[in-house]
Amino acid sequence: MSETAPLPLPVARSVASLRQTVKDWRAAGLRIGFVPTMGALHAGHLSLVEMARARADRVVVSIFVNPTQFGPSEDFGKYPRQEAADAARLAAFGVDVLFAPTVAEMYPAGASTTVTVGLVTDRLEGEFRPTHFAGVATVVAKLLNQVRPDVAVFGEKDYQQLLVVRRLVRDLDIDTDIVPGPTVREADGLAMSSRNAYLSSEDRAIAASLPSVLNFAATQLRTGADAAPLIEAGKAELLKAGFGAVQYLDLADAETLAPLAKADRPARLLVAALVGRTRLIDNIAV
Ligand SMILES: Nc1ncnc2c1ncn2[C@@H]1O[C@H](COP(=O)(O)OP(=O)(O)OP(=O)(O)O)[C@@H](O)[C@H]1O
Ligand SMILES: CC(C)(CO)[C@@H](O)C(=O)[O-]
Ligand code: BAL
Repeated sequence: MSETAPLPLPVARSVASLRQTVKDWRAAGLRIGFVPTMGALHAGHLSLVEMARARADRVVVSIFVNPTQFGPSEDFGKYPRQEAADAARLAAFGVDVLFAPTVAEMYPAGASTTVTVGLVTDRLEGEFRPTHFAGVATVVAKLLNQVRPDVAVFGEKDYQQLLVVRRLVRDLDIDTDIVPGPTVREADGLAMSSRNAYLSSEDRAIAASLPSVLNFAATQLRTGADAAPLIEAGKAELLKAGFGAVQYLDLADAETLAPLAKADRPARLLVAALVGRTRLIDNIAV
């Protein structure tokens, strides 16, 4: 199918047409589920769609590569865009409407409001992508206002983002249940991600060490081991495997993301590392 062929499911390009559709559903007493994405869909996204479908009568998926969450030297320009293929997969998964606005529709001239979430954004992704979460929080606040879903599903692969969205919804009294979706992985454990498409076959082989290192360290941490030596060993292992840099490998409180010396409460082990020019993130419950 070419990019210009009609898409196999209803597509809303404007906030007004999306709102009309959703308004009709709401008037009919239907429950609405929502899965926001940046497209280049894989089985991880589709698992979120299935979760939304199980919790709602109608499902909206958005595809919007949000410029405001990319830093100036990041990959906004080359981020994969494949709307026709994505639409075919969403139609096959029973999605009721695709919301695919343009940048001008989402950020019309004069738009000047930014949503910033404190505390949980301070470290980890917030340190290495300092403008990222303001972009995410702003666009997620807009999307939730546009769709007004009863339930929205966000992946645990972007664990800090999930916590940011939960905080945003609580702090702004947004009437949507935020449901976490477990990370879907490739056969060798690598977390599915649209950015995996950037990996050469050599980098792809190196990337497989990321989940192995997380799993090994998490197993030790669950026995009460100190985090510091495991983190140093894990970083060394990733560099030995061929990663060019490890931005962080960190044990954090599962709710606040405050650093932990031991997993003496619900905790998360989170990592960001560069293989070639590709930045990968992953995390695991401890
Ligand atoms: N492997 C996965 N399993 C479950 N959910 C996922 C997975 N990968 C992404 N998601 C979730 O899908 C939603 C949309 O994410 P996004 O479109 O950025 O995909 P992505 O594959 O994470 O892309 P990127 O490579 O940009 O990080 C987010 O809630 C994200 O957490
Ligand atoms: C939540 C999101 C769609 C906001 O642009 C994005 O950060 C993503 O795909 O995870
Ligand atoms: N999946 C998170 C979106 C981003 O990296 O910008």
